[in-house]
Order: sequence, then structure tokens, then C-alpha cells
Amino acid sequence: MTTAAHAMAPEPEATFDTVPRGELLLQAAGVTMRFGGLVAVNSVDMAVHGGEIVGLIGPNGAGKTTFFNCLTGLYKPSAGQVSFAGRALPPRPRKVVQAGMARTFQNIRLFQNMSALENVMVGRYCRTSSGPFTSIIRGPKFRREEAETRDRAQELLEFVGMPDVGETLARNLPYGDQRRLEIARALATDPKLLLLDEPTAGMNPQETRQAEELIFRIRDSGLAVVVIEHDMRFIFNLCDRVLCLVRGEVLVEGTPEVVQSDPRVIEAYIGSADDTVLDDTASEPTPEEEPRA
Ligand SMILES: Nc1ncnc2c1ncn2[C@@H]1O[C@H](COP(=O)(O)OP(=O)(O)OP(=O)(O)O)[C@@H](O)[C@H]1O
Repeated sequence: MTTAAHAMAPEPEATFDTVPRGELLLQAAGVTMRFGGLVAVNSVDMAVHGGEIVGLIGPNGAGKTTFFNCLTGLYKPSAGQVSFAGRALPPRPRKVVQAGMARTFQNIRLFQNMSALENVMVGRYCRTSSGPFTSIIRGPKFRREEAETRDRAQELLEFVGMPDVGETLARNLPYGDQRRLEIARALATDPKLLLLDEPTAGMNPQETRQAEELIFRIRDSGLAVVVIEHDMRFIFNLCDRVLCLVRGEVLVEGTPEVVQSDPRVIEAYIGSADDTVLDDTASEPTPEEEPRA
């Protein structure tokens, strides 16, 4: 919690409850998600360890967000298991958050008419114990928890580099700050693993750099991070390991160096509108083929 000593320090650091670096945290095994006849995610395995940054890339419609939704309990996978810190994870968002996994979404989902501080405080309520009755009578326990929640929220705003915006309405913050505010809110749930769905989408280069620095800082604090991103330079610079999904399946997994030099990955991106791109036997286009738009 923030103390007077903290408040005087020039750059307060938030601390997090983490697992040792390298310890297995998240294990997805054979995760499959079908929507009717469409197999959006097909038997995907992924392991994430304490203190690592894992990237999830793939062309549009590859199944990245659907996979995130399976991991975080928004979808109940059609098949496969997800376990976290050695325990099977029930496919229910609240249980997932309580287990120690938090996420952000592709599109900003802030409470736009609440202040930045209040937005972060909302993330904290899954860790407080005051029930409706205590909240209504606003007894000592409620007031104590409320003060702690407020202090932690301010500490997290400082951690994400926005110490002075607490009273600002979320909707009045610049776009890049809104995205950082979402990360602060996710951090308020005390995660051990943070899932970020396209954290730099729509950002200018300076905001992207800030996001990169923030994710490194989160990792350096001991959290594990999984990032979906289309910005390849960003992802290859950031991640320890990258998985490339194509049509719901893991095409390649490895270090950024391995993945970025794999010709199948390049083909999947360049030719993602072409059904034959992953067919190694596909030949050069014949002259009678229509040029693509
Ligand atoms: N709720 C749903 N019902 C039916 N089909 C869905 C649903 N959600 C996703 N899909 C389909 O599943 C496939 C994978 O979509 P998903 O959004 O997971 O891909 P993605 O890799 O995250 O794409 P993008 O990079 O464009 O965000 C797509 O064909 C999509 O149309």
C-alpha cells in the first residue's frame, strides 16, 4: 500500500505477488473452440512461465482473441484444458481473475464517465471482502478497505506512468493514456499473468514506445505477460517467445528470431487472403489468375 514514505519517493514502484521466474504458470492443452461448423481454435497448446513475455501473432481471423477468451473464461472451450498454477481453471471470468489472470481487450472498455482513479479501484474490488451490508452502512472495515483500495489504485496509476490523472474522467484522457489506464485496472486485480489483446492498436509511435516500456516494467516486476499484436517490430522486440496461429492452429512457436525468419509465417501474413498460402506445394500464380485487390 502507499505510505507517506512512498508518497515522497520520486518514482514509487508497485510490488506484486508473483511466482518465481521460470515456474509454470499457465498451461493450455488441446484447447479447441468451435462455433457451429467453424473451428476457430484447434487443439492449441501453450505454456507460460513466471516472468516471461509470450507473443501471440497470426493474420486476421486466426483465432487469437478466441483463444484468449477460452483462457479467461469468456468462452467454455469445446475441448481441452486450461490450468493455472497447477490447478484446473473453471471457465468463469470471476474465477479466472481470482486465480491470478487479468486481461485487457482489443477495444477500450473503460468506465468513461468515471475518473481514472475510480476505474482502477473497480479492478480492485475482486480482492476486497466488504459485502453489500458493510458497504451500505460504511462501517470501519469498509472505510479501511476503501482507503487501501484508493491507495493501491493511485500506486498503480504511478506505476503505469500517470501519477497526476486520478481525478480526470477516463473519456478526457488521450487515447494512449486510456490504454495504460486499462492496464492499471487489470493490474489492480493482483494478477500473476497479464493478457493484453492488441495493446498498441491505434497508438502513435511515441505511445507504442511507452507501452513497450510499460510491458517490460511489468515483466521486470515478476509478472508473466501474453500479448496479441499485429505490430511485428513491437512483438519481436518485446517477447521471449512467440506463437504464430494460423486458422486456429499453432503454425510455429519459438524465439522471435526463429519465428520471424520462418518462411511459413511470412507467407501467412503476406498471403493471408489466399487459401493456398500455407500449402508448400503452391506454385507461383499463373497468368490467368485474377490479381488480388
Ligand atoms: N462469437 C463468435 N461466433 C462465431 N464465430 C466467431 C465468434 N468469434 C470469433 N469467430 C470467428 O472465429 C475466427 C477467429 O476469430 P478471432 O477474432 O479469434 O481471430 P483473431 O486472430 O483474434 O483476429 P483479429 O486479428 O482480426 O482480431 C474468425 O473466423 C471469426 O469470424
